[in-house]
Amino acid sequence: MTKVKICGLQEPEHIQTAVLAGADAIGFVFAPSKRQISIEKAKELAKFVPEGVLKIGVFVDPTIEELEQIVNVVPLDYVQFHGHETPEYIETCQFPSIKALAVKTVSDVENGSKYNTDYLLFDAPGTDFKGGSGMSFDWKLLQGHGISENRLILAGGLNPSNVGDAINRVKPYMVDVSSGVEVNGRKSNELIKAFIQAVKDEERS
Ligand SMILES: O=C(O)c1ccccc1N[C@@H]1O[C@H](COP(=O)(O)O)[C@@H](O)[C@H]1O
Repeated sequence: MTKVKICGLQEPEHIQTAVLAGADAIGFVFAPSKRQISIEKAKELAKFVPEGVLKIGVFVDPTIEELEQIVNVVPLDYVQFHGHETPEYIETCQFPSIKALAVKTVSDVENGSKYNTDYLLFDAPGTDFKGGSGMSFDWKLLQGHGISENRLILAGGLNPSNVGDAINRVKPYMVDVSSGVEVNGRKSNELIKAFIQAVKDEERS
């Protein structure tokens, strides 16, 4: 089944809802964002994430020292990069990683081949911040560019109504959502459940 990451969680109840509904990964945002949390807060929230559910930290251009501290203290399973991190930087960081690429054109997708990373995440270009904008991009740009489906994470403007179609067209390894499971800027238990159910429904169809 397509894996699901629910990102930008800030409250224990939303983590519990996501875990009970079957989320495979929980995202904590350390990048500048309206969803940004401190290392102390992430450490507290991490206690609500059971073994077997991945904890993924979202960053924009962190120093290696910052990264090491956060990964070890929270602790995190993966680091997700949304900034200008170079292929060399990602090789140096030595943590399991996800490189996010903002897709405007085919060359943004092709750029992915430069990175020695565990997963490539394709997202819409951010607006105020480097991600989490709730905007989508043209999924057709992902077709025919040789990205292995088992390395591809799809993000950007996903929600319970469009995620089934997205899975059907792109066949990603994982889908990642933040804005699409929020109401008035706060995570919604109902939307988190609806999103995960929509992924399961698509698998059965
Ligand atoms: O969620 C954020 O606030 C965020 C901030 C900075 C960089 C990345 C961020 N989140 C990631 O953005 C995408 C798309 O989110 P959305 O569903 O369109 O809101 C996703 O990969 C989040 O992990």
